[in-house]
Amino acid sequence: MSETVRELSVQLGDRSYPIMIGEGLLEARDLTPFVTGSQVMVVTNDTVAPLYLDKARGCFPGKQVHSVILPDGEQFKEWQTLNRIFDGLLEQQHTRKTTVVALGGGVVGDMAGFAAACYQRGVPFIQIPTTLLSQVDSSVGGKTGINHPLGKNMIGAFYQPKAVLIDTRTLQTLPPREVSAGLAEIIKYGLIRDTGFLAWLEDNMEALVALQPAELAEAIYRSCACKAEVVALDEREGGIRAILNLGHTFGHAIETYAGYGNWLHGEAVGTGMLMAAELSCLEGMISRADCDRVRRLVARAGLPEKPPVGMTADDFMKLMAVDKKNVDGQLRLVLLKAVGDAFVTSDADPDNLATTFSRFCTPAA
Ligand SMILES: NC(=O)c1ccc[n+]([C@@H]2O[C@H](COP(=O)([O-])OP(=O)(O)OC[C@H]3O[C@@H](n4cnc5c(N)ncnc54)[C@H](O)[C@@H]3O)[C@@H](O)[C@H]2O)c1
Ligand SMILES: O=C(O)C(=O)C[C@@H](O)[C@H](O)[C@H](O)COP(=O)(O)O
Ligand SMILES: [Zn+2]
Repeated sequence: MSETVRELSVQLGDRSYPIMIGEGLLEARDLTPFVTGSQVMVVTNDTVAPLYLDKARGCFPGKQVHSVILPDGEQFKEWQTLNRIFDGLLEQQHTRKTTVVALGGGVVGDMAGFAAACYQRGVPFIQIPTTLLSQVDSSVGGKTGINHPLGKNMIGAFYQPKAVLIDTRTLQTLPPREVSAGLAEIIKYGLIRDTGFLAWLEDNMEALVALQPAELAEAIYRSCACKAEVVALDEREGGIRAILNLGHTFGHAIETYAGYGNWLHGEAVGTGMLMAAELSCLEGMISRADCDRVRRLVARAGLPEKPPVGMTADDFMKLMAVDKKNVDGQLRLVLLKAVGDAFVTSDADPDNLATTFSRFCTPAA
């Protein structure tokens, strides 16, 4: 294991929890201090299990460790697959004292967390994220849930983990497309709240794409610090937490339109952030140069810059109408007052929104 283990905390009173970040942590950390009972249920998938399940078991010496291995993919973030977690817990006679462990990317994390929130009305859970996206975003903050054919993450619960263990070495097996997807959420933090981080990303993007360990560790730490701060301010998204949704109103529409799994969440968020930046520019808040700056960074991360061919303004409007941020049928969007300063508004000019769609949507041939 590397010498450096960096630790952050999500400050939520008696539900506060640590985020431990380091290379090789899966082989080095005893997580039993975060487990109250004698049983552990590791939830993972059929891609991650052969790579990391044995190592994860090693984090719980002296405990009885079972596992549920789910099929891999965003299309399985739904009821029937969720139910396999409950089947596993009941078949192995897990009790209220059991600890659920999410081992994998955001799909596994969101489902395992939701299962933990529901099983016997709530059992403790631990996040061991293994994708870049899950290490910088989904493992922190307690949003859990599943998709519905009509909308992303429509069924779920706020339910915080007891601890988050980030082993940055797991990223060395991640496919490049998944690395890019994670970079989208990392860029998001710079855009919403941290211009210093954004400038650092501009200096280090190629190192991140190439999975350079020191740069990765720094990006993960700074992203988690930003998310932990926002979540501590507003756990249940009554206000400021919604800025973490930059690019997601457009992005979730893209994911639903494309069919879950065809566009990665991070890819859709990358394009969604470009659309949000364009609209912010048309609204007179950021300059055209700022917009180009965002576009260049998203492109360097290897992310798509346009929605799927054939997706129309109408498609967007229908799908965005079910966004969770909407109030009384009014669309609410996260825009940029300035680079590094996001806010939520229901006042975007419909003409500017229409112009944004006309600049981004490509008609089917
Ligand atoms: N709860 C939140 O706050 C939050 C935040 C952001 C995203 N999300 C959700 O997270 C999901 C996306 O997460 P994701 O990007 O991690 O996708 P994912 O969970 O689908 O993982 C991506 C792929 O990488 C594989 N994988 C995981 N770890 C690996 C490793 N170390 N080596 C090789 N392959 C590995 C997975 O099996 C999968 O095929 C979406 O459902 C999104 O809605 C939730
Ligand atoms: O933690 C949050 O809050 C976020 O919005 C983080 C997002 O990156 C994430 O994709 C989240 O799942 C979106 O939440 P939703 O409430 O829009 O479904
Ligand atoms: Zn997201």
